[in-house]
Amino acid sequence: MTALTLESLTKIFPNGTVAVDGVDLAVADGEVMVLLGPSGCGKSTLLRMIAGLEDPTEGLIRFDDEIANDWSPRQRRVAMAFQDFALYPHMSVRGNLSFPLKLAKHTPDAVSERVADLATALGVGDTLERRPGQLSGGQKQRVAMGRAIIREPKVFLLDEPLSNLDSALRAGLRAEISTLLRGVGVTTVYVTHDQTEALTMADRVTILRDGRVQQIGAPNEVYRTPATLFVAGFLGTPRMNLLWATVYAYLDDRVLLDLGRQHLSLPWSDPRVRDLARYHGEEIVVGLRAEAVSPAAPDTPGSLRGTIRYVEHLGHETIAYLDIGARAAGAEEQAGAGHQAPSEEPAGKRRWWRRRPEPARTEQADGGGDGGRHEQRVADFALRLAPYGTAPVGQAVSVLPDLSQLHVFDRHGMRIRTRGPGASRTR
Ligand SMILES: Nc1ncnc2c1ncn2[C@@H]1O[C@H](COP(=O)(O)OP(=O)(O)OP(=O)(O)O)[C@@H](O)[C@H]1O
Repeated sequence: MTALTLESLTKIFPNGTVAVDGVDLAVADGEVMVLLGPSGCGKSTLLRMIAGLEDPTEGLIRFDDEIANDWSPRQRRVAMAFQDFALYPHMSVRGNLSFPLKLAKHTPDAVSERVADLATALGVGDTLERRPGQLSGGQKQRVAMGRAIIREPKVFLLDEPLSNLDSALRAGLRAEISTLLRGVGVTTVYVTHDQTEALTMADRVTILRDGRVQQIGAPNEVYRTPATLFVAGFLGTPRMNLLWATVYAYLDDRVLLDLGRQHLSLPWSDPRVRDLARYHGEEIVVGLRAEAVSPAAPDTPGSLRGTIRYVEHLGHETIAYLDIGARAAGAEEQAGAGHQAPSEEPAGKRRWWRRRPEPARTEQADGGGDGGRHEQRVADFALRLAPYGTAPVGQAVSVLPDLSQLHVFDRHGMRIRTRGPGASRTR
């Protein structure tokens, strides 16, 4: 068992790309840590530095208490599995699984016992005599992971191991790998850009953006209390409704969050208003997930009115997107417009954010001529409806937000710490 610690780990490539930027991370013994983030955020580079395949520009890598920066990949005793299966095609499954143990000069009895145990755990016990060409994609990936893990590495590194599989196989394997990792108890760092994979498999998730850590936490913590606007928009489907609002504090009465045509109102008795009142006259971003809003009768107190712009039927539910006259926030955050946005990304991996059926409309906003905003994207406000509910485009609807589930971020995209409902525990 090994704990892994990264201290101020940085990688600057010779061409000047800052791929990893001062990452501090502690992975406990036996913990499954998932690195999650959009394409180009530095996940693979971080993993390769842990493996010893890439030298850090700065910072320390510790295995337990020992500094491992100068250790060779072999000395680190890490095992890696990638998205391509990389099995020996001329060897049977048994041969593939046995190979690392034979190299390590284990006795034949020990080899066959370990191979049989692991093959059963991986659900490939009945394929031991087959060649890789006679296996399904899922079976190949299980064998590839088995071959990586069979020598009981100190640290197990997985780089998008499921991304080449179709979605049904991925879902099945997710659960199996998760069980396997916990069964063997090896400290694991798992890279993915798939949030479902991250949230279902991780003990903790590290969310990266532009080489920097945005948040580290248990899956429910990062989902319920996103530390930044980026994390809020990155996690969850449909994406969290993120809207610009101007704060108006009316002493001893309420705080009003002005969305443009409508507003949200928090009474003075709400413990959050003291923290929000400090932003009087300023713009902040408010966030409401689709599960925090429900359809309401017209003119219900506290409700927002909107018209349906478009509808997505997803089978188990229908998502209606409303125009409530508010301005969308966070889109530029999600597009990765940071200090070092990558210029090129691999085809097919780039657009992890939701595609819109038509270009978002823009409208003139206040502040023209004085350095203020000129054009702002109109927010598509997501609302969950019953499966195949009738929701004609253009129909007027009212929605009631559950303000106990309101998220608030400052202009710089950092969560505003508030007391009371939704109280944050940020970095
Ligand atoms: N050898 C290299 N030389 C220069 N830049 C590199 C090199 N390898 C990676 N990069 C850049 O470093 C950044 C991080 O790349 P990395 O592969 O770690 O990202 P990632 O999060 O794993 O992306 P993906 O999910 O697409 O695999 C990117 O901007 C990438 O273009």
